[in-house]
Amino acid sequence: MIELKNISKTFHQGKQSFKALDNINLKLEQGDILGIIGFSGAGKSTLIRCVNLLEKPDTGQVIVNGKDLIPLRHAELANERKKIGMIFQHFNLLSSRTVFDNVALPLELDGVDKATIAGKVNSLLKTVGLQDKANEYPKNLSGGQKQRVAIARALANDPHLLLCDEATSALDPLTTQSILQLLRDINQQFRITILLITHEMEVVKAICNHVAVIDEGKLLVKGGLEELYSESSHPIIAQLLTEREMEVPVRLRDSLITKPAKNKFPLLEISFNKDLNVEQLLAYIHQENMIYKLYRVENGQPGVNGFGRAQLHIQTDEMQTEVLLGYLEKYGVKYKIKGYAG
Ligand SMILES: Nc1ncnc2c1ncn2[C@@H]1O[C@H](COP(=O)(O)OP(=O)(O)OP(=O)(O)O)[C@@H](O)[C@H]1O
Repeated sequence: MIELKNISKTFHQGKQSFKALDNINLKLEQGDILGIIGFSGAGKSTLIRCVNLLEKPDTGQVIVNGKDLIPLRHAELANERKKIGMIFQHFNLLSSRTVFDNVALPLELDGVDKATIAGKVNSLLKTVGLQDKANEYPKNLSGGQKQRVAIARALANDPHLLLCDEATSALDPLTTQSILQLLRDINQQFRITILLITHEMEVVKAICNHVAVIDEGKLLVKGGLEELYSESSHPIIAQLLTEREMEVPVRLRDSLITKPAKNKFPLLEISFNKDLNVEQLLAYIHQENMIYKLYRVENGQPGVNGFGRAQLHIQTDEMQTEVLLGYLEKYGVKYKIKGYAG
Protein backbone atom coordinates (compact mmCIF):
# COMPACT_ATOMS: atom_id res chain seq x y z
CA MET A 1 0.00 0.00 0.00
CA ILE A 2 1.16 3.53 -0.79
CA GLU A 3 0.02 6.54 1.16
CA LEU A 4 0.85 10.20 0.71
CA LYS A 5 0.02 12.19 3.83
CA ASN A 6 -0.12 15.98 3.98
CA ILE A 7 2.42 16.46 1.19
CA SER A 8 3.33 20.07 0.44
CA LYS A 9 6.08 21.50 -1.74
CA THR A 10 7.08 25.10 -2.39
CA PHE A 11 9.68 26.08 -4.98
CA HIS A 12 11.83 29.11 -4.33
CA GLN A 13 13.40 31.15 -7.11
CA GLY A 14 15.25 34.22 -5.97
CA LYS A 15 12.79 36.22 -3.88
CA GLN A 16 9.77 34.47 -5.34
CA SER A 17 8.19 31.31 -4.05
CA PHE A 18 5.56 29.08 -5.60
CA LYS A 19 3.46 26.48 -3.80
CA ALA A 20 3.34 23.59 -6.28
CA LEU A 21 1.70 21.07 -3.89
CA ASP A 22 -0.67 22.01 -1.11
CA ASN A 23 -1.45 19.37 1.51
CA ILE A 24 -1.97 16.35 -0.73
CA ASN A 25 -3.44 13.16 0.76
CA LEU A 26 -3.71 10.05 -1.38
CA LYS A 27 -3.88 6.30 -0.86
CA LEU A 28 -3.34 3.39 -3.26
CA GLU A 29 -3.92 -0.29 -2.60
CA GLN A 30 -1.68 -2.92 -4.19
CA GLY A 31 -2.84 -3.54 -7.77
CA ASP A 32 -4.61 -0.18 -8.18
CA ILE A 33 -4.16 1.91 -11.31
CA LEU A 34 -4.55 5.51 -10.19
CA GLY A 35 -4.57 8.32 -12.73
CA ILE A 36 -3.77 11.84 -11.60
CA ILE A 37 -5.16 14.26 -14.12
CA GLY A 38 -4.79 17.99 -14.40
CA PHE A 39 -3.91 20.79 -16.77
CA SER A 40 -0.42 22.04 -17.46
CA GLY A 41 1.25 23.47 -14.36
CA ALA A 42 -1.23 21.85 -11.94
CA GLY A 43 1.54 20.03 -10.06
CA LYS A 44 1.30 16.52 -11.56
CA SER A 45 5.01 15.99 -12.25
CA THR A 46 5.98 17.42 -8.88
CA LEU A 47 3.55 15.06 -7.17
CA ILE A 48 4.67 11.90 -8.96
CA ARG A 49 8.32 12.82 -8.35
CA CYS A 50 7.56 13.12 -4.63
CA VAL A 51 6.54 9.46 -4.52
CA ASN A 52 10.09 8.20 -5.17
CA LEU A 53 11.61 11.32 -3.62
CA LEU A 54 13.16 12.58 -6.86
CA GLU A 55 11.54 15.69 -5.38
CA LYS A 56 11.62 15.95 -1.61
CA PRO A 57 8.38 17.25 -0.09
CA ASP A 58 8.71 20.08 2.45
CA THR A 59 6.22 18.43 4.76
CA GLY A 60 4.31 15.19 5.03
CA GLN A 61 4.95 11.49 4.73
CA VAL A 62 5.42 9.11 1.79
CA ILE A 63 4.50 5.74 3.22
CA VAL A 64 5.31 2.73 1.07
CA ASN A 65 4.35 -0.67 2.49
CA GLY A 66 4.19 0.74 5.99
CA LYS A 67 7.52 2.59 5.84
CA ASP A 68 7.92 6.37 5.62
CA LEU A 69 10.56 6.99 2.92
CA ILE A 70 11.37 10.58 3.88
CA PRO A 71 13.53 9.96 6.97
CA LEU A 72 15.41 7.01 5.39
CA ARG A 73 19.16 7.20 5.01
CA HIS A 74 20.71 7.08 1.53
CA ALA A 75 21.37 3.30 1.25
CA GLU A 76 18.01 2.35 2.69
CA LEU A 77 16.20 4.80 0.39
CA ALA A 78 18.12 3.43 -2.62
CA ASN A 79 16.87 -0.05 -1.68
CA GLU A 80 13.25 1.09 -1.48
CA ARG A 81 13.59 3.02 -4.76
CA LYS A 82 14.67 -0.13 -6.59
CA LYS A 83 11.15 -1.40 -6.02
CA ILE A 84 9.63 1.68 -7.64
CA GLY A 85 9.95 1.72 -11.45
CA MET A 86 9.43 4.86 -13.50
CA ILE A 87 8.78 5.66 -17.15
CA PHE A 88 8.79 9.07 -18.82
CA GLN A 89 7.23 10.91 -21.74
CA HIS A 90 10.48 10.95 -23.72
CA PHE A 91 11.59 7.43 -22.73
CA ASN A 92 15.06 8.43 -21.35
CA LEU A 93 16.89 5.50 -22.98
CA LEU A 94 20.67 5.51 -23.33
CA SER A 95 21.37 5.96 -27.04
CA SER A 96 24.81 4.32 -26.84
CA ARG A 97 23.37 1.07 -25.45
CA THR A 98 21.40 -1.60 -27.27
CA VAL A 99 17.86 -2.49 -26.24
CA PHE A 100 19.22 -5.47 -24.27
CA ASP A 101 21.82 -3.33 -22.49
CA ASN A 102 19.30 -0.62 -21.64
CA VAL A 103 17.07 -3.16 -19.93
CA ALA A 104 20.08 -4.81 -18.27
CA LEU A 105 21.35 -1.55 -16.77
CA PRO A 106 19.48 -1.58 -13.42
CA LEU A 107 20.53 -5.20 -12.88
CA GLU A 108 24.18 -4.43 -13.70
CA LEU A 109 24.10 -1.54 -11.25
CA ASP A 110 22.73 -3.95 -8.68
CA GLY A 111 25.67 -6.36 -9.21
CA VAL A 112 23.56 -9.20 -10.64
CA ASP A 113 25.57 -11.91 -12.45
CA LYS A 114 25.59 -12.06 -16.25
CA ALA A 115 23.68 -15.33 -16.68
CA THR A 116 20.83 -14.13 -14.42
CA ILE A 117 20.76 -10.80 -16.26
CA ALA A 118 20.49 -12.55 -19.64
CA GLY A 119 17.59 -14.71 -18.47
CA LYS A 120 15.76 -11.79 -16.89
CA VAL A 121 16.26 -9.36 -19.79
CA ASN A 122 15.12 -11.88 -22.40
CA SER A 123 12.02 -12.67 -20.39
CA LEU A 124 11.22 -8.93 -19.99
CA LEU A 125 11.74 -8.30 -23.71
CA LYS A 126 9.26 -11.10 -24.36
CA THR A 127 6.76 -9.51 -21.96
CA VAL A 128 6.92 -6.21 -23.89
CA GLY A 129 6.97 -7.94 -27.30
CA LEU A 130 10.48 -6.90 -28.34
CA GLN A 131 12.49 -10.14 -28.21
CA ASP A 132 13.58 -9.63 -31.82
CA LYS A 133 14.94 -6.13 -31.11
CA ALA A 134 17.46 -7.03 -28.39
CA ASN A 135 20.48 -5.91 -30.44
CA GLU A 136 18.98 -2.76 -31.95
CA TYR A 137 19.88 0.74 -30.80
CA PRO A 138 17.15 3.14 -29.64
CA LYS A 139 17.54 5.36 -32.72
CA ASN A 140 16.23 2.50 -34.88
CA LEU A 141 13.03 2.10 -32.87
CA SER A 142 9.64 3.78 -33.11
CA GLY A 143 8.31 5.85 -30.19
CA GLY A 144 6.08 2.99 -29.06
CA GLN A 145 8.97 0.51 -29.19
CA LYS A 146 11.17 2.89 -27.19
CA GLN A 147 8.48 3.13 -24.52
CA ARG A 148 8.29 -0.70 -24.45
CA VAL A 149 12.06 -0.83 -23.80
CA ALA A 150 11.63 1.76 -21.02
CA ILE A 151 8.83 -0.34 -19.51
CA ALA A 152 11.01 -3.48 -19.60
CA ARG A 153 13.83 -1.55 -17.92
CA ALA A 154 11.44 -0.21 -15.27
CA LEU A 155 10.37 -3.78 -14.51
CA ALA A 156 13.91 -5.18 -14.20
CA ASN A 157 14.07 -4.97 -10.42
CA ASP A 158 10.59 -6.51 -9.94
CA PRO A 159 9.00 -3.28 -8.67
CA HIS A 160 5.73 -3.28 -6.74
CA LEU A 161 4.95 0.23 -8.04
CA LEU A 162 5.29 1.75 -11.51
CA LEU A 163 5.24 5.54 -11.89
CA CYS A 164 4.27 6.76 -15.37
CA ASP A 165 5.02 10.42 -16.12
CA GLU A 166 2.90 11.28 -19.21
CA ALA A 167 4.06 7.98 -20.73
CA THR A 168 1.88 8.19 -23.84
CA SER A 169 1.85 11.94 -24.46
CA ALA A 170 4.41 11.79 -27.27
CA LEU A 171 2.74 8.87 -29.06
CA ASP A 172 0.11 8.68 -31.80
CA PRO A 173 -3.38 7.41 -30.85
CA LEU A 174 -2.90 3.81 -31.97
CA THR A 175 0.48 3.45 -30.26
CA THR A 176 -1.00 5.08 -27.15
CA GLN A 177 -3.67 2.38 -27.06
CA SER A 178 -1.09 -0.40 -27.41
CA ILE A 179 1.09 1.01 -24.60
CA LEU A 180 -1.96 1.40 -22.33
CA GLN A 181 -2.91 -2.19 -23.12
CA LEU A 182 0.62 -3.30 -22.18
CA LEU A 183 0.43 -1.40 -18.88
CA ARG A 184 -2.92 -3.06 -18.17
CA ASP A 185 -1.43 -6.51 -18.92
CA ILE A 186 1.55 -5.83 -16.66
CA ASN A 187 -0.77 -4.68 -13.87
CA GLN A 188 -2.75 -7.93 -14.20
CA GLN A 189 0.22 -10.25 -14.68
CA PHE A 190 2.49 -8.90 -11.93
CA ARG A 191 -0.10 -7.18 -9.68
CA ILE A 192 1.99 -4.03 -9.94
CA THR A 193 0.38 -0.87 -8.63
CA ILE A 194 0.46 1.87 -11.27
CA LEU A 195 0.41 5.59 -10.59
CA LEU A 196 0.22 7.65 -13.74
CA ILE A 197 -0.11 11.31 -14.50
CA THR A 198 -1.78 12.60 -17.61
CA HIS A 199 -3.60 15.59 -19.00
CA GLU A 200 -5.83 13.36 -21.12
CA MET A 201 -9.14 12.04 -19.89
CA GLU A 202 -8.97 9.32 -22.54
CA VAL A 203 -5.96 7.77 -20.77
CA VAL A 204 -7.78 7.74 -17.44
CA LYS A 205 -10.84 6.20 -19.03
CA ALA A 206 -8.79 3.57 -20.84
CA ILE A 207 -6.82 2.20 -17.92
CA CYS A 208 -7.46 3.62 -14.44
CA ASN A 209 -9.69 2.23 -11.73
CA HIS A 210 -9.18 5.36 -9.62
CA VAL A 211 -8.70 8.97 -10.53
CA ALA A 212 -7.59 12.11 -8.74
CA VAL A 213 -7.88 15.61 -10.16
CA ILE A 214 -5.18 18.09 -9.31
CA ASP A 215 -5.37 21.83 -9.84
CA GLU A 216 -3.07 24.55 -8.52
CA GLY A 217 -1.37 22.01 -6.29
CA LYS A 218 -4.56 20.80 -4.61
CA LEU A 219 -6.50 17.59 -5.09
CA LEU A 220 -10.06 18.47 -6.11
CA VAL A 221 -11.57 14.98 -6.30
CA LYS A 222 -10.38 11.43 -5.76
CA GLY A 223 -12.26 8.22 -6.24
CA GLY A 224 -13.73 6.26 -9.12
CA LEU A 225 -14.69 7.77 -12.45
CA GLU A 226 -18.27 8.04 -11.11
CA GLU A 227 -17.09 10.47 -8.44
CA LEU A 228 -15.44 12.54 -11.14
CA TYR A 229 -18.64 12.71 -13.18
CA SER A 230 -20.69 13.52 -10.09
CA GLU A 231 -18.49 16.59 -9.53
CA SER A 232 -18.76 17.77 -13.12
CA SER A 233 -20.30 21.09 -12.10
CA HIS A 234 -16.82 22.11 -10.90
CA PRO A 235 -15.40 24.24 -13.76
CA ILE A 236 -11.99 22.50 -13.90
CA ILE A 237 -13.52 19.04 -13.82
CA ALA A 238 -16.06 20.05 -16.45
CA GLN A 239 -13.21 21.13 -18.71
CA LEU A 240 -11.28 17.93 -18.15
CA LEU A 241 -14.33 15.91 -19.01
CA THR A 242 -15.12 17.84 -22.17
CA GLU A 243 -11.59 18.33 -23.54
CA ARG A 244 -11.46 16.08 -26.57
CA GLU A 245 -8.84 15.52 -29.20
CA MET A 246 -9.15 18.06 -31.94
CA GLU A 247 -10.76 16.69 -35.07
CA VAL A 248 -8.48 15.83 -37.96
CA PRO A 249 -9.03 18.26 -40.87
CA VAL A 250 -11.34 16.80 -43.53
CA ARG A 251 -8.63 17.27 -46.16
CA LEU A 252 -6.30 14.92 -44.28
CA ARG A 253 -8.82 12.51 -42.80
CA ASP A 254 -8.62 9.88 -45.54
CA SER A 255 -4.92 10.14 -46.26
CA LEU A 256 -3.64 10.08 -42.66
CA ILE A 257 -1.53 7.01 -41.87
CA THR A 258 -0.29 5.91 -38.45
CA LYS A 259 3.39 5.27 -39.24
CA PRO A 260 6.11 7.50 -40.69
CA ALA A 261 6.74 6.96 -44.41
CA LYS A 262 8.58 8.61 -47.26
CA ASN A 263 7.10 12.03 -48.18
CA LYS A 264 4.57 11.80 -45.34
CA PHE A 265 4.76 14.45 -42.65
CA PRO A 266 3.48 14.51 -39.08
CA LEU A 267 0.25 16.23 -38.15
CA LEU A 268 0.92 17.64 -34.68
CA GLU A 269 -1.64 18.54 -32.04
CA ILE A 270 0.13 21.00 -29.79
CA SER A 271 -0.99 22.13 -26.31
CA PHE A 272 0.73 25.38 -25.49
CA ASN A 273 1.78 26.40 -22.01
CA LYS A 274 2.82 29.52 -20.17
CA ASP A 275 6.29 29.38 -21.73
CA LEU A 276 5.30 29.19 -25.40
CA ASN A 277 2.20 30.34 -27.28
CA VAL A 278 1.10 29.84 -30.86
CA GLU A 279 2.42 33.20 -32.07
CA GLN A 280 5.87 32.50 -30.65
CA LEU A 281 5.91 29.07 -32.28
CA LEU A 282 4.93 30.50 -35.68
CA ALA A 283 7.63 33.18 -35.39
CA TYR A 284 10.18 30.41 -34.77
CA ILE A 285 8.91 28.34 -37.70
CA HIS A 286 9.20 31.34 -40.04
CA GLN A 287 12.65 32.17 -38.78
CA GLU A 288 13.75 28.59 -39.54
CA ASN A 289 12.07 28.66 -42.98
CA MET A 290 10.06 25.54 -42.26
CA ILE A 291 7.14 24.64 -44.50
CA TYR A 292 3.88 24.03 -42.65
CA LYS A 293 0.10 24.31 -42.71
CA LEU A 294 -1.74 25.55 -39.64
CA TYR A 295 -5.11 23.83 -39.53
CA ARG A 296 -6.76 24.68 -36.26
CA VAL A 297 -6.13 27.00 -33.37
CA GLU A 298 -8.05 26.89 -30.10
CA ASN A 299 -7.43 29.64 -27.62
CA GLY A 300 -7.11 28.55 -24.02
CA GLN A 301 -7.55 30.65 -20.95
CA PRO A 302 -4.23 31.45 -19.31
CA GLY A 303 -4.04 29.84 -15.89
CA VAL A 304 -7.10 27.68 -16.47
CA ASN A 305 -6.36 25.32 -19.31
CA GLY A 306 -2.96 26.36 -20.48
CA PHE A 307 -2.62 28.59 -23.49
CA GLY A 308 -4.66 26.92 -26.16
CA ARG A 309 -4.06 24.22 -28.71
CA ALA A 310 -3.24 24.03 -32.39
CA GLN A 311 -3.00 21.51 -35.17
CA LEU A 312 0.03 21.98 -37.32
CA HIS A 313 1.02 19.93 -40.35
CA ILE A 314 4.77 20.13 -40.67
CA GLN A 315 5.87 19.64 -44.28
CA THR A 316 9.56 19.87 -43.96
CA ASP A 317 12.39 17.31 -43.96
CA GLU A 318 13.00 14.85 -41.14
CA MET A 319 15.90 16.78 -39.68
CA GLN A 320 13.97 20.04 -39.43
CA THR A 321 11.03 18.14 -37.95
CA GLU A 322 13.34 16.78 -35.23
CA VAL A 323 14.59 20.32 -34.59
CA LEU A 324 11.01 21.55 -34.22
CA LEU A 325 10.06 18.72 -31.82
CA GLY A 326 13.21 19.47 -29.80
CA TYR A 327 12.13 23.13 -29.68
CA LEU A 328 8.68 22.17 -28.30
CA GLU A 329 10.28 19.85 -25.74
CA LYS A 330 12.69 22.58 -24.67
CA TYR A 331 9.68 24.68 -23.63
CA GLY A 332 7.92 21.71 -22.04
CA VAL A 333 5.13 22.00 -24.63
CA LYS A 334 3.10 18.81 -25.03
CA TYR A 335 2.39 17.54 -28.52
CA LYS A 336 0.81 14.52 -30.02
CA ILE A 337 1.43 13.08 -33.47
CA LYS A 338 -2.05 12.45 -34.87
CA GLY A 339 -0.65 10.63 -37.90
CA TYR A 340 1.29 11.25 -41.10
CA ALA A 341 0.14 12.66 -44.43
CA GLY A 342 1.65 14.03 -47.63
N1 LIG B 1 12.20 23.05 -9.96
C1 LIG B 1 11.24 23.98 -10.01
N2 LIG B 1 11.51 25.25 -9.65
C2 LIG B 1 10.55 26.21 -9.68
N3 LIG B 1 9.26 25.97 -10.02
C3 LIG B 1 8.94 24.73 -10.38
C4 LIG B 1 9.90 23.66 -10.40
N4 LIG B 1 9.27 22.53 -10.80
C5 LIG B 1 7.98 22.86 -11.03
N5 LIG B 1 7.78 24.18 -10.78
C6 LIG B 1 6.50 24.90 -10.90
O1 LIG B 1 5.51 24.17 -10.18
C7 LIG B 1 4.27 24.17 -10.89
C8 LIG B 1 3.83 22.73 -11.10
O2 LIG B 1 4.72 22.12 -12.05
P1 LIG B 1 4.56 20.63 -12.53
O3 LIG B 1 5.65 20.36 -13.52
O4 LIG B 1 4.46 19.74 -11.35
O5 LIG B 1 3.14 20.70 -13.27
P2 LIG B 1 2.47 19.66 -14.24
O6 LIG B 1 1.04 19.56 -13.82
O7 LIG B 1 3.26 18.42 -14.30
O8 LIG B 1 2.54 20.43 -15.62
P3 LIG B 1 2.86 19.87 -17.10
O9 LIG B 1 1.68 19.01 -17.47
O10 LIG B 1 2.95 21.12 -17.92
O11 LIG B 1 4.15 19.13 -17.02
C9 LIG B 1 4.51 24.94 -12.18
O12 LIG B 1 4.03 26.25 -12.02
C10 LIG B 1 6.00 24.93 -12.35
O13 LIG B 1 6.45 26.08 -13.03
